[in-house]
Amino acid sequence: MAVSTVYTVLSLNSACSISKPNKTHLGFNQKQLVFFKKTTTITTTRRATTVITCSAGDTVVIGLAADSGCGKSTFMRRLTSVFGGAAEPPKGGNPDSNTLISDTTTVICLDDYHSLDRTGRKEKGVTALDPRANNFDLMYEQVKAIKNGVAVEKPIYNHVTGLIDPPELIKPPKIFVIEGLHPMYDARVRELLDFSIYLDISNEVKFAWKIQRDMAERGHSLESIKASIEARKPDFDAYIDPQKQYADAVIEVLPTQLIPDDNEGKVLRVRLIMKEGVKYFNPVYLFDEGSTISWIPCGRKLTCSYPGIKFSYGPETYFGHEVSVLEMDGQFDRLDELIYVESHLSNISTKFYGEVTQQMLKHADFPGSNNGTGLFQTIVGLKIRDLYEQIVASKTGAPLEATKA
Ligand SMILES: Nc1ncnc2c1ncn2[C@@H]1O[C@H](COP(=O)(O)OP(=O)(O)OP(=O)(O)O)[C@@H](O)[C@H]1O
Ligand SMILES: O=C(CO)[C@H](O)[C@H](O)COP(=O)(O)O
Repeated sequence: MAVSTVYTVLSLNSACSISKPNKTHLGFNQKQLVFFKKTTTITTTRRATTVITCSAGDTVVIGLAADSGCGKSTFMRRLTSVFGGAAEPPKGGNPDSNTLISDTTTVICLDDYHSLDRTGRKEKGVTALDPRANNFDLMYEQVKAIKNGVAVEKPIYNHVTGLIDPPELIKPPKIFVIEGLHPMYDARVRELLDFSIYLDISNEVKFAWKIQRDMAERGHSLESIKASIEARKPDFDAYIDPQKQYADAVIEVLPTQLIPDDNEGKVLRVRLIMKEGVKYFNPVYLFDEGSTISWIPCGRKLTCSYPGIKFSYGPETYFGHEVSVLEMDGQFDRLDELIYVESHLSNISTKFYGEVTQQMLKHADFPGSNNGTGLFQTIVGLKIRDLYEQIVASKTGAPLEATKA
């Protein structure tokens, strides 16, 4: 006897084919909800077994968490560049869309899941960082749908008006990046991520960057910048910062240790913290995997002016996890000489000698291109490409094109 289970269907996308009986007998409402695995067996009272085969579910999902103004957009530009092609807002859509689409990647901003608009937050006295101002149920349903190859109608939070605009259609890409305040906050969303990154910008540096952007470029006063950072801090500490414990890679940005008592925030010490044991992710290393290394590369092959450059590498523990940490303190004088540093790094997932240097030179005008922020963002971009290629190869059984390093 057939089991009487009611399944509902949100979207039978083109990647799914119905083996039997024919489509007309399915009797599901397109707007109802179920997400198919590769092969879903549906048993209904009306008919015998119906098998739906989907090639859906090949989207790789990447989470990028950071506070506002901490370099997410810059990182995304570096990442999409690794895959080639330009990332643009959806064509013919809302001009205030926060989404960026390229051939390979779709980057959505999780601000689009704000459940309270600017006025609503003001009335309720909550910040956008507060989970109560965000719709995690919808975020989970939609990220899950995309991962399973099903297009969604995602809301848009309009940063110009502060209102929630009518939704935009997001189709499943090869790589789906969810960037914003809370990609790893909700355990259900976290589970959907194939790889996660946290940009951990120390307060001193965040303040220096905010001043640079909001004071120099947006005309805000020093007092208002200080006040805005202070107002966000309790919720940042409560809801955003704790996500770093879940990240597979953390890029930590700190003031330099090369200049005693530096408070300018111009020279940076940047640490790339890479979790061990993450599937499809082999941490980068310097000279000798697992050893503890300190390296000052300034000399015949690398030009360094004051205060110089210092690299460190070694194993550490981070929130109870074993990690490898690669650190760069200082900044490059000549980007073309970066090839010297690149040639001493291993597991960087390049496809040809000098690819990191080439990427850095290509975007020399991006913030952080002369220091560890740009270098490590570029390397993480290459690692994501590698991870994506490994996941695809594991699904199709196709041999992987070899990476050089
Ligand atoms: N690596 C860096 N080095 C120096 N300054 C940086 C760096 N990354 C970002 N900034 C500064 O921070 C500003 C914000 O960067 P970006 O737009 O990438 O951040 P964001 O997290 O996407 O911001 P928002 O969420 O507010 O849109 C830049 O205009 C620049 O002033
Ligand atoms: O933390 C933020 C993430 O970008 C913003 O402050 C939040 O999205 C609210 O935006 P707005 O200030 O434009 O209303």
